[in-house]
Amino acid sequence: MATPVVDAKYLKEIEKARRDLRALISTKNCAPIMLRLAWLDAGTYDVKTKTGGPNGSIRNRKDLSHPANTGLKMALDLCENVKAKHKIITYADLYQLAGVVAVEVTGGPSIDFVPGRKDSNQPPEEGRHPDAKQGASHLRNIFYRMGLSDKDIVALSGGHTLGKAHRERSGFEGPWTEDPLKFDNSYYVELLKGESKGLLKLPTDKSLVEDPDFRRYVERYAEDEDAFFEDYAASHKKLSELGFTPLTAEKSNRLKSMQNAVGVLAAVSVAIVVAILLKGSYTRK
Ligand code: HEM
Repeated sequence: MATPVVDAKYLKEIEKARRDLRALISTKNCAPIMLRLAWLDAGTYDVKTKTGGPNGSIRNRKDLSHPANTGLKMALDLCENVKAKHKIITYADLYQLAGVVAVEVTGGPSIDFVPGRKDSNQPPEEGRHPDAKQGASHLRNIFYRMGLSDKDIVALSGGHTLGKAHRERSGFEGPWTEDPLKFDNSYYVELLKGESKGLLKLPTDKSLVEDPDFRRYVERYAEDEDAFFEDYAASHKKLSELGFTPLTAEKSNRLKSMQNAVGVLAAVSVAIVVAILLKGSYTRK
């Protein structure tokens, strides 16, 4: 599918969609599932083959039915309401914008958002999705494949400060923190406390305190929320831009002129063909 042309009109639509998403996410209390949607659309990237990544392909039925994505249909449907009002915005941009807004409206850091992602309908290869039943080496396999680091793994896992697991979706149950609609550093505080009644720790979460290289970040973020917010915002931006090179205004304008030129060329070709056909029909009379 075509790369969107990020001109003044597109940017204006992004700002309008951002406002709509803020209102939607606050009224429906759906920040957690919007963040999960943004993560799972982006988290299929493979840095070697430069495939997958934040490209909207999660809306493809095959990818959506992957066990790691169970429950996300609800988030896609909510985004569809926003898409209907801002048709020129790609799904890929919309899902990532929803993730950024989800963090912001729940009290988390502001994350820089650059639009221009291209949509794809191609589901990712099997084996790209995360499995919560595994440990540190699985986390590294998944995140290193995307070109991300240990610091990114621990900072991004802080996304579990929001929301909860649902038995019918993942087999796990419960929130990670006491206030699952507030984005803060309590996920790390709870990790260091160990088991707490009513709170969840997935095997992948537990591995963050068991692995010494991960643990030093957990300790830093539990102690210093500002440090967490700073690293989280940087890692989230990286995740949301995997495989995506933002177009400069100049390149975007050139692309727009090219697309316009192709449109004009197509119209001229049709006109020529029609003229030839008409001429043929007159000369035969
Ligand atoms: C390999 C790493 C990860 C694994 C294995 C994992 C696994 C899971 C699982 C099993 C659930 C529960 C789903 C349900 O039952 O509803 C969940 C929920 C969630 N995940 Fe993750 N996750 C990972 C990384 C991340 C990252 C990087 C983010 C965001 C940056 C994130 C954000 C969320 C959120 C916000 C929820 C709550 C959704 C809700 O309340 O509906 N996860 N995750």
